[in-house]
Amino acid sequence: MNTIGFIGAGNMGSAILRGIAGSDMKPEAELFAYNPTEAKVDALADCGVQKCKSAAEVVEKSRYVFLAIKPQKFEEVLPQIADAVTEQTVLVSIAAGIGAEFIRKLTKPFAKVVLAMPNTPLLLGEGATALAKDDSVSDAEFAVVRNIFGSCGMTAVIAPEQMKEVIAINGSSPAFIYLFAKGFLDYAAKVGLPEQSAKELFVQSLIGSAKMITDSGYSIDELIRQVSSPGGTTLAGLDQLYEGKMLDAVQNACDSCTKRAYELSK
Ligand SMILES: NC(=O)C1=CN([C@@H]2O[C@H](COP(=O)(O)OP(=O)(O)OC[C@H]3O[C@@H](n4cnc5c(N)ncnc54)[C@H](O)[C@@H]3O)[C@@H](O)[C@H]2O)C=CC1
Ligand SMILES: O=C(O)[C@@H]1CCC=N1
Repeated sequence: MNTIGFIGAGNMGSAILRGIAGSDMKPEAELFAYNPTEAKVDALADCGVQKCKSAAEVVEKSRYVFLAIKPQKFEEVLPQIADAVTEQTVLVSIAAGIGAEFIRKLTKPFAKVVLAMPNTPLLLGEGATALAKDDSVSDAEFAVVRNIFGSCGMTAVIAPEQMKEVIAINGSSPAFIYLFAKGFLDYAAKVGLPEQSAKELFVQSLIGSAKMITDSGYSIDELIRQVSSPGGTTLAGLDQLYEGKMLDAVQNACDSCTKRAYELSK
């Protein structure tokens, strides 16, 4: 039985807990959580999450401890758990910008740390989580953490020094994609298309396009070419996107995302 605890049960902590609870990992896991707003943990009772009275209690009861709090809270919370961290504890940080050395500095010099960058689709078992293995954790411990995220989506292992750059790609990108989707649905509303049908048609286009990228074997440039009939509608639309510098806007969004991660970095 793996004991898995959460310090913070907000958007992401709850999403991972619900992901674990809905996966085949649940029978082998005992789940704990602490959040100062107790109602957030109470709302997870249906997932079998046991409520703790403090962050330190989560660490005392759990081998794998997820730090699912805002980066700005680490300086306040880590000293509160330091005494409870043992050679067995594996601290899993999902916070943007936070590094392993900083966590050790505020807990124990020997603390085992895994850095992870998940995303909210994990709630539906469709997550994408980047993980970095720190030398402090064994292969077996890292495999357990990877398995937890893997129970609710795909995972990829990257170098610890790339954990800030990856945020734009999977951590924040869902918001960018939702905004893109909003543009289409706003257009559908403007021209009077039925809301539900437009939503279903666009969302399936999003899913289908994603599958074409992963499964068709064609490059993205070739996939764009396949849709773009000479003198047709797509090229007319693409002209506008190029003129509006959509690719530059995306690069700028990713750059700003990374820059912010460095600002939050500790
Ligand atoms: N929301 C997202 O899509 C993603 C978020 N993250 C990371 O996850 C972390 C949490 O983000 P969200 O869940 O979005 O924020 P959130 O604000 O929804 O959740 C944070 C939770 O921590 C709780 N909290 C505050 N002080 C606490 C304390 N002393 N002890 C325990 N809990 C405390 C808050 O009440 C709140 O429920 C952040 O570090 C963020 O960088 C990472 C990937 C994606
Ligand atoms: O916005 C944030 O800072 C967090 C990290 C990635 C997604 N949400």
